[in-house]
Amino acid sequence: MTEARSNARSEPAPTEPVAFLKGHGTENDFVIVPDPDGLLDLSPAVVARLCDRRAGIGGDGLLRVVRSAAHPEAAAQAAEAEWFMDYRNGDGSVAEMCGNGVRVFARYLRRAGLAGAGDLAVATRAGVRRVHIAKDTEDGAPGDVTVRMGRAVLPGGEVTVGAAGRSWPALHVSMGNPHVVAFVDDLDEAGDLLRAPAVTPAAAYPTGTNVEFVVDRGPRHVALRVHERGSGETRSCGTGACAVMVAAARRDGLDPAVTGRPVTYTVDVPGGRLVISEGTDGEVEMTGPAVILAEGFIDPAWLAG
Ligand SMILES: N[C@@H](CCC[C@H](N)C(=O)O)C(=O)O
Repeated sequence: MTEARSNARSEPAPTEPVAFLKGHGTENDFVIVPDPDGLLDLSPAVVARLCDRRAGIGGDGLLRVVRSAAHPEAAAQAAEAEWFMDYRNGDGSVAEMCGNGVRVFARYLRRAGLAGAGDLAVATRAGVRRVHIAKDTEDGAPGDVTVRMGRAVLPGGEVTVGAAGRSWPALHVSMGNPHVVAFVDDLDEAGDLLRAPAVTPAAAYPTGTNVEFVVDRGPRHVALRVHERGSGETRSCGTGACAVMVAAARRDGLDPAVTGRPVTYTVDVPGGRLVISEGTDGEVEMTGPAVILAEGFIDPAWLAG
């Protein structure tokens, strides 16, 4: 797993309540912590406590909202993107990118008045991601969010995934963070996914990997289950769904760079549906919902505890 880091500066523990929000994208859920000036010391242990579903707020991960200029890992992106998504997994570890998270992050920026009308840019550890928020629907539901997710990288090589006493050949796909995609006959074959599937060769994933199990649902329509590095099985993974879309397209003999035609797949996840396209330039675009459902304050004594 990516080495866990907290904010580089050591700040005194807050004495005032700390604002948070709760959101999700296709039921991949996040604690959102606005920290514009990067003053909070969100150590891995604190993040894990906040994401704890019994003793904390609960979430698959945490999105800290920091001004890019205020964060050493994002300062170089500040000219392009004012805000940095400091994403952490539920166990407190750092990851390069979170596809569902970036949609929720953009929804937060717009809702908080931190981003104006029109498309916006979000800095991430995997680079700047451009986001379009569709207008609310006629019945007042928030419009879907589309993210330009960058290009998938398929390094090749033989990979095997093992779970529940079975094993499958798999494909390594990087979406800025690592994914291993295995096509199976039935999603139940992966078992309870209470533990991370075994991936061989393990040495190819020194910081761990996310693993997706995939079945076909129809033409250009697949469904997945995912075991996320640092979070366990989740109801959705945006980068994972993009990795799956590209793996399915290659398996189906579709490569927009070769055919000259973009390709679109519907990707069902346990928590909903994502629509994902790959363009002739290799850019992967993901569209899906982003919901903010609650906000409140964290007791500073609990945070310090
Ligand atoms: N759920 C996210 C991915 C979060 C990071 C992942 N667990 C990792 O460690 O790479 C998504 O929606 O992409």
